[in-house]
Amino acid sequence: MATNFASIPILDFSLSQRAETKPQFLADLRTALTDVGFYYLKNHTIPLEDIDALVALIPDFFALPAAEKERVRMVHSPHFFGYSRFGAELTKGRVDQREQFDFGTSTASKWQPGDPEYLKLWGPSQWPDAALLPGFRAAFTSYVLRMQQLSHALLALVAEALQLAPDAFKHFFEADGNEDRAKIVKYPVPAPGSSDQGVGPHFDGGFLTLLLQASPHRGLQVQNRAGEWIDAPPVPGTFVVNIGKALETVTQGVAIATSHRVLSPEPGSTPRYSVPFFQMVSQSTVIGREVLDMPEEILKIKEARGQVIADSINYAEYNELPSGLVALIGRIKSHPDVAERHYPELFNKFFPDGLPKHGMAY
Ligand SMILES: O=C(O)CCC(=O)C(=O)O
Ligand SMILES: [Fe+2]
Repeated sequence: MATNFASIPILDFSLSQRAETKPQFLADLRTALTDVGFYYLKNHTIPLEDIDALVALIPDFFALPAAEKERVRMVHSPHFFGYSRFGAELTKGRVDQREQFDFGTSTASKWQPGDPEYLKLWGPSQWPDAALLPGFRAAFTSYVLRMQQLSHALLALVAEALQLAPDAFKHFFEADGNEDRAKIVKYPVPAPGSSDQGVGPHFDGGFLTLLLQASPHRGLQVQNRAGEWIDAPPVPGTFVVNIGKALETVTQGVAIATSHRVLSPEPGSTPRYSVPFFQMVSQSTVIGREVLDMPEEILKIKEARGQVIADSINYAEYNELPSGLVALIGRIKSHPDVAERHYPELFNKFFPDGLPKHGMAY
């Protein structure tokens, strides 16, 4: 096995659908999970013409009149769904140079008085007026539900690749259900001399992330164990799949979450677009208490691989806090303006000096 990856493997989903080719798929998946934490998935279940139709709608969303984007701003949503203006988001305290629209799989809220506050994360999305953006809501609602299905099919394959029962992860979604989240992101060309942090280095928090790179730009980079940034350029017809910290934790670090970042488009280029989908687990589950027994043979792969970059400070909370609270804390740190309005106590705890001064229009 390679001890340090220099490129991201491409896996062919159709091989997993035939008995004679499935073992090859599982072997390739095992290497991707244990050595890289990222892979491209080709020949997946989502028709490419549907993806093309969806991608065509993305610039139209960002071109909506300012008043309409304002109407669906995330600051109106205790679920952290909706539109975030350019420069409104932080990664580890630094401003990300991106504009985005967050949405999810649920159509109703769940929180009732007396429930833990983190259940407020679960709720409906805010959608732009259908008269201004015909087909947008239908296309992205259908997309997120299809991605949910695909993510569960992929998770069953992860279990098999790690020699666990195909339903080994099922209970992580059963305690109180789950709401998966997605977003549409625009990375504009930065003004001369300004930061090129599209999104800063980070780990994803949940189980699997399925990313659609929705324009031909490079910019996504993945960090290998030597600390080098490896390009993950768009490959037509694929999703990029990566492991989140929750899945890393429950597999005893066998499947690795890998740090990644996005660099802004080059000067003179055009905006980059992407659509990440985040598979979340039941909000009441304390991930650190649900670590799975892993087969000896699989643990040996982890030993042979050696040390991974373990900058997991943000996710140490997994050991004692419900996953919904970990997710809420992450959202609060990334979107302080939303937190100030909807979660004043937690806002004061994380931002005792008030809103960070980084030029965020509020
Ligand atoms: O836009 C991308 O390509 C990746 C975004 C990402 O890593 C994230 O939002 O977690
Ligand atoms: Fe990410």
